[in-house]
Amino acid sequence: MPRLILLRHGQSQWNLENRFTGWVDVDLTDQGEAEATRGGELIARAGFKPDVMFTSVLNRAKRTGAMALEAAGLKDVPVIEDWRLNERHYGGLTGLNKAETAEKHGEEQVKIWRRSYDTPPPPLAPGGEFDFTTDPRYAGQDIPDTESLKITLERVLPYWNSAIAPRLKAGEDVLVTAHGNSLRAIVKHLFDVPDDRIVGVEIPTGNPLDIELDAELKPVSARYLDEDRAQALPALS
Ligand SMILES: O=C(O)[C@@H](CO)OP(=O)(O)O
Repeated sequence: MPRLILLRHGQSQWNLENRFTGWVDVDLTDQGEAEATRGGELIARAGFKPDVMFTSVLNRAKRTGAMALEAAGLKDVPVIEDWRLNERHYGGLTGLNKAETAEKHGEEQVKIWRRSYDTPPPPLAPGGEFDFTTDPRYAGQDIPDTESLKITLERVLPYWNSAIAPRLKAGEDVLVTAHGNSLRAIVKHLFDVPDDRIVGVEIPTGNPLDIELDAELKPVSARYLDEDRAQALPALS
């Protein structure tokens, strides 16, 4: 049975500072690095040896994956990067403090921007501090200027279907290191979570989510390897 581990990056500087991050390339904090290493140790203890690791192009995910593989004694695992595993693009909220934004626009509005399935934040104005259109990592790509979770899923899923699912269907084991919302999109797809229920799914930083899949890539079992930092998972259908 193919085995998939989803690993959200360890705590980032802007997780710590409570800022909307999205595509900004902030690094891990010391705690985030420790979470990545511990994630790798738990992966080794669980006997997981991935054939391939997929990661977003953002450093916090790449570094988490590299540190986890190193801690697991799996430094030689091939790594494939793709921007379609990036965090959800936070549009015009990018860089703002979440608490200050709630004071300005109200808790309810911020909750809608953060966790509603299909209401995107306002778009990112071009030419500002966080203009990703000139970043060479996205050259030639039609990149968004804001994303809801739905829009995130619509760019994660084609990548899942074309690049990741075929490896699992071929019987390989796969590690994906990515972000709170790109991983929520994958979880929504795999566990068939209804649009109005995905709001309740939170993925902790640096805690490997170990999923056994059947031949059709339906989850047969799922558990967080660090039980003390686990969050509720959607029911298996
Ligand atoms: O800021 C972000 O990019 C994400 C992940 O840290 O935050 P949220 O919890 O609002 O999805």
